[in-house]
Amino acid sequence: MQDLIISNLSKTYKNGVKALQDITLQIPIGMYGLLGPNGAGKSTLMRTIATLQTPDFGSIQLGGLDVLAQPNELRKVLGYLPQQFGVYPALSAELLLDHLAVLKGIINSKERKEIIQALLHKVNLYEVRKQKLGGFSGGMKQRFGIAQALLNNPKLLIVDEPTAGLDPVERNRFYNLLSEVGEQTIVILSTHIVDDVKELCPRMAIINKGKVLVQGNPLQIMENLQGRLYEKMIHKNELEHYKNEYQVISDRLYLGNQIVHVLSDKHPGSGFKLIEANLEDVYMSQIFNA
Ligand SMILES: Nc1ncnc2c1ncn2[C@@H]1O[C@H](COP(=O)(O)OP(=O)(O)OP(=O)(O)O)[C@@H](O)[C@H]1O
Repeated sequence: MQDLIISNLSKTYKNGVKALQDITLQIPIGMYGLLGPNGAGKSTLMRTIATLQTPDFGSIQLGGLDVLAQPNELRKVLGYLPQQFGVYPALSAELLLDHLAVLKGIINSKERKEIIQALLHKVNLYEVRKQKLGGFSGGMKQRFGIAQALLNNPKLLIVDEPTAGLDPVERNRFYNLLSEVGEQTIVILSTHIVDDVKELCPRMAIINKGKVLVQGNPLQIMENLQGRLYEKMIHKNELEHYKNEYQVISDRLYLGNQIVHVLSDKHPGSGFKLIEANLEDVYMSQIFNA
């Protein structure tokens, strides 16, 4: 299967917000992390790829498919889990999957049953398949969301901030499931949780204000900051001064003091120690410089 190729995608909403500004990305099979702060344009990009809205300019290709010109063809090979995914609370998981499968065109009942049983096992909901969705936990609902997105065995799976509100155990379980899907499928995962991308995605992009700030392999991207990142513990009253004097890319409270990370080509002075950059630093430095 070929990559998803997004070229020069732009979108300005009627209120003048430039949600996408000349976005160009190449996304291969596997997990692809789309990182960005609130309002960066992640959902707009995902909805555009999912053919739920149209851009002003640009193109999207999936293999030989011109996605914008052939939205119905794309939908046949697309799985989508939107940020807000509602379920019918009175229906059981099995029954709702059955309805959704019919809507997706799986009309042969034997085939439908087989697909649904296999998916319920895959997302670990087989034991609770007869229970009403209204009683499901957040994590169970999200796993149900993935099951419905996989009904048509998609080539492209889009999941928009899927782990909001999940506890660490459920988040882990959910990501294991996504990684498994990512072995054969293009999986685009949007999130603002930097660690999720670092651990799961061999490729990623950081976007902000509708623009791609950086893209590539997380380890290689982190490499670019090595030898230029320094840390110092300061008194919290000193923060303003350090922000004026140095390129402070992040600051956090630590036991009543403040720890700052500073980007500098040469040693910034006493008390600073050189540290290894992590993806959070990359993210903060990109957002800082944007
Ligand atoms: N239908 C719309 N009409 C006007 N402006 C919009 C619309 N949808 C989104 N926007 C604006 O476009 C920008 C990008 O929004 P988008 O929802 O794509 O960002 P996001 O990265 O998904 O954010 P979040 O992480 O908060 O979900 C924001 O400034 C948002 O307010």
